[in-house]
Amino acid sequence: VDLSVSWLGLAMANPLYNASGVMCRSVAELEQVRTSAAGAVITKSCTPQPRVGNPEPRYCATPLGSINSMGLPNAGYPYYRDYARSYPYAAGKPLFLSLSGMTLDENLDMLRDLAAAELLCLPEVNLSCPNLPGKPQLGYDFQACSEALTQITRVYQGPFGVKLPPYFDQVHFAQMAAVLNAFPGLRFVTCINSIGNGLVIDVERESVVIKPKDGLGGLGGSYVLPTALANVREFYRLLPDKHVVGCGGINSGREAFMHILAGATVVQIGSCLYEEGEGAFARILDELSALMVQKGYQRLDDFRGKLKTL
Ligand SMILES: O=C(O)c1[nH]c(=O)[nH]c(=O)c1Cl
Repeated sequence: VDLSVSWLGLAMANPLYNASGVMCRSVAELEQVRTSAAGAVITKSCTPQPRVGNPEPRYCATPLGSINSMGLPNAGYPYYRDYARSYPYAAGKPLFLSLSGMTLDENLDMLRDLAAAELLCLPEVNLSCPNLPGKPQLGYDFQACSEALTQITRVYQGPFGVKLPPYFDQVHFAQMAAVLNAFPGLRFVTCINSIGNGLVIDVERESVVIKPKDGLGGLGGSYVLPTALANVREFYRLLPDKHVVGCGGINSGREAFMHILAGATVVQIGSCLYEEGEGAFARILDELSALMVQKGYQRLDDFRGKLKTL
């Protein structure tokens, strides 16, 4: 079967890569993804200056997924920009740069520099970090998103994308889509970021499992799959001129198939990659291929976006 994807002027051998935040904070980790079976690489969301992030424990895996309140620990924008400078694009795996400034100005500063650097990597602007105490998720403030995107498209004229939080209301889907459709330069949306502010409890210890925010953190893994699929399908319908990147709950070829059936062009893995390591890429791709063979599909376009309704 042919797992290749052609989008945004990029050619990918397969649709699978890491979700920002997982196996992507250091060059060593980024190289682990790049030299794995993954079809692309994305960096950890960064701020202009390095950040230590929240106190530990700040990540915990559970049988159904994960909870994290990392607090945006990262090596700082220059570190990732320099990686993007020396990145071997000709090897055929695109590089995405995730940006998550603490303020709009921080995002504009990073994007201004990125525009001037004329690199081949593509920005994914994070509108949805749920773990910065006192900071609301920009993605839930439609007016603020519209203003931010207006200024972003002024300083960055190239193709870019945004990482969205999950939405849970059809009016919110429509309102956010109306904001996003006003920006032709915005070429993709990544749905979804973790479901913010969940609480995991350890019965034996009668305690929360992560330190920040008295235990509140973003949920990932199987917990979020139906929400992720809903966001992929709704934005696939509402943003006809843009791509949707699926993220959330992909543990096997079956969930990757679901995301693409719902309309995803490419898909990212987070919790599963964190727990299993880079071997997850080859395993999931093999499972997806086997499923396609079983169903008689030759390529991803044979079923992408063709989820049936009743
Ligand atoms: O706490 C984090 O670093 C974090 N954790 C998430 O689950 N999503 C994000 O976008 C970020 Cl920035």
